[in-house]
Amino acid sequence: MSVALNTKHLSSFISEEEYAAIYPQVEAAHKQLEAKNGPGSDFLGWMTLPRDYDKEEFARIKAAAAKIREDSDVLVVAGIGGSYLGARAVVEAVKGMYHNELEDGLKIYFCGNSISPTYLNNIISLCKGKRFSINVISKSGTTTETSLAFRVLRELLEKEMGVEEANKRIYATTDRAKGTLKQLADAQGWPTFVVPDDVGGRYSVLSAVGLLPIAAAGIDIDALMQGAADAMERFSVLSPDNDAYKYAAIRNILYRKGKAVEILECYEPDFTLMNEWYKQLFGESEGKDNKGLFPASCIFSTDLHSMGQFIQEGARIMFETIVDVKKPAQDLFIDPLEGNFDGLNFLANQNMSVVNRKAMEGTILAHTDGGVPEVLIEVDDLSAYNVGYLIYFFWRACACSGYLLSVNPFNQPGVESYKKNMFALLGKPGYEGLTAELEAKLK
Ligand SMILES: O=P(O)(O)OC[C@H]1O[C@](O)(CO)[C@@H](O)[C@@H]1O
Repeated sequence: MSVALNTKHLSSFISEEEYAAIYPQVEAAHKQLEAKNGPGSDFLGWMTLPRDYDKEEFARIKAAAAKIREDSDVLVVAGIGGSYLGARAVVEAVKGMYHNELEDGLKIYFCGNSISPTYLNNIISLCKGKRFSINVISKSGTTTETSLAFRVLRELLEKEMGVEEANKRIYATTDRAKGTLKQLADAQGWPTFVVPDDVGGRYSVLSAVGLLPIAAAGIDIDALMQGAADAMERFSVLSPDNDAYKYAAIRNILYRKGKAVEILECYEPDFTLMNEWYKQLFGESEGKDNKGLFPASCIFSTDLHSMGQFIQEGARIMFETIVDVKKPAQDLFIDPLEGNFDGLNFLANQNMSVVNRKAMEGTILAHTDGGVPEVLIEVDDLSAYNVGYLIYFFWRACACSGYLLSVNPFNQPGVESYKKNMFALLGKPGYEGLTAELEAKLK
């Protein structure tokens, strides 16, 4: 099985009775999802997306990706949140975080994910003088971070290549019919791709939102979708053995016992952006109505040297979910050193992955002794197929977990508050009433 939940370290934290007690709630959550009658049921398009995706658009995505790889040195992807994280997460998990530095051919950079002028200036420097294309991604078509970065980069593209050529190098992924970006794209004749109406941003990585940058990176998107489709078949079935539902149940059992923080961990640095993707998925889905598990993340053993002390002995508020990648993309044999000057010959004559695994096993035992519940999600490797599989596993788990928490896992009303204040402070028309009040608070 390419993804499997391993609960063997949980026996002192969760009893069989507790699993049995929460199961009727899992059953109810499953029925709500399948009947599409729970909160947020307008946004359940992800449930069957790996099977029911638009095949004609999928072919257009592949053709656009091939064109970009052919006519560009750089693809700059502008987007934020769900319109950013999934694409970058898959690209880095499958190809490695240094793919731009290590491979010839197309470089992929992401922007529009902050309002930092330093960051955007660096992206401009990476594009200047190069044959570049832009994929602007925004479901709403109005997100400030994305729109601002896109405005600047489009101007650069038009200046460097002329308006006509620029229009052939801008790819817009947005709503099917509405929004500023869609209007602009139609007016300029840019190729457009669709964020389906019934798929929310954090569930959109397997739509054109993620697929175009992922395909442009040279990743096999058929394999990615097949992994997700196979996971869909497996995790859409109600059963105590459904690992996605069991993981959702574990999260809620632990949450109800005061474990309000989940730390997603991996011993592969290439998983860093997958951690970020998971944080948006679960954070936006569950953090509402004064409830929710706080999704945190670590890369180990790196963060054992920063967060390890807290996890071992600090406030007992967390549990750890370890994504255990069984086979690294590459291994390294450790040769013995004559004289053993660094004292490391006890590590020699084996692959470095063995050392990494022992670090993981030792840490799990230490943290369990420290009172931290440990959940394992085992994945064979970070191939496109298995990453697709893992994505669907987390989707299904998140939806179920949100219903177990009695929240609407498919909205994000809280995100508007910062936007409202920022617009008022910047003097955006329509927000005048709030400006003076906020400025007085800042004095
Ligand atoms: O695709 P859009 O509309 O630019 O939104 C980007 C992100 O912003 C949010 O709407 C939050 O502001 C996320 O839910 C979403 O993923």
